[in-house]
Amino acid sequence: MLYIIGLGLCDETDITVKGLEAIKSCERVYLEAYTSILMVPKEKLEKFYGKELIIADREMVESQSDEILLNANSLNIAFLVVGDPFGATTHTDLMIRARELNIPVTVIHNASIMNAIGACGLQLYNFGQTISIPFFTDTWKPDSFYDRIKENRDLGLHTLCLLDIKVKEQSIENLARGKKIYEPPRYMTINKAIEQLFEIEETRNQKVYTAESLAIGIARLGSSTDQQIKVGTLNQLLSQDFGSPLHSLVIVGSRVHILEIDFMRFFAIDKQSYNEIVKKDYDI
Ligand SMILES: C[S@@+](CC[C@H](N)C(=O)[O-])C[C@H]1O[C@@H](n2cnc3c(N)ncnc32)[C@H](O)[C@@H]1O
Repeated sequence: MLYIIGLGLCDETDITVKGLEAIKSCERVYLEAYTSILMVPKEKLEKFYGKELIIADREMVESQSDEILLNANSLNIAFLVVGDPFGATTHTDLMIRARELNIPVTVIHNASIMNAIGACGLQLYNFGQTISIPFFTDTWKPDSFYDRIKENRDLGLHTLCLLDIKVKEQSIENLARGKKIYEPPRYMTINKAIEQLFEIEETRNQKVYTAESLAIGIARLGSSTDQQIKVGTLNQLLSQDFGSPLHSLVIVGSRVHILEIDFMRFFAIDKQSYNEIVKKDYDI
């Protein structure tokens, strides 16, 4: 059996009872470590799960999935994914490959970044397409997310923006030695995402959003001690310190329910300016 198990959002204790029981029955346990992260080191997970974890990088998952699936017809194998296995991450290739090899697959779900939608006071019904904002380089500034935000905003819908995680490739030298050594990953902050949003607005100039557009910064969703949710204009959020990763951003659309407005007020950076924006932009 191949178990594909969601680990939840924050630490080792977020796994479900079902997920933990499945892990305990497994011969090999892989941890997918490139699309999201938990806020605790691998060793802490290993201690809590009572199993050694094998890090599965993108190359292993995408090009060497048969290695993960080896003997899964007769043994239990677990593939662990931070958040939910199907929350803004699809491991459908692995599932399809397992099915082709007649390996039974069980998916065990968990909380995901998709939970940001309700946690920040907004309603799923009012969301449009989710987008990803990649790190720009001097020569590479992909901006297709701008069109998706425009489509959402034309319909008055909110946009959940997921922010890039850059896992650096191992050096050629290490590759030649058959060793995999990674530089620490880079995580995009809410501040960097807003800077890039402003940069693209300046180039495309269709006034899809402005420095005064209402938005929500969400950091370390799910942490009982350290979660941060802040509501303000993009400009106000730009100067906030959201602390350590992971971060996400929501750009609020014009179609808002009064309950969304009231809920967001709890998280307002500055209640007076929030009330003014709401009156001016939302007529509430
Ligand atoms: C590809 S998505 C994550 C998918 C993951 N499987 C899930 O279900 O949550 C990764 C992005 O989601 C956002 N994210 C994930 N966990 C988060 C958290 N706890 N707090 C804030 N943002 C988070 C970050 O922008 C991160 O770069």
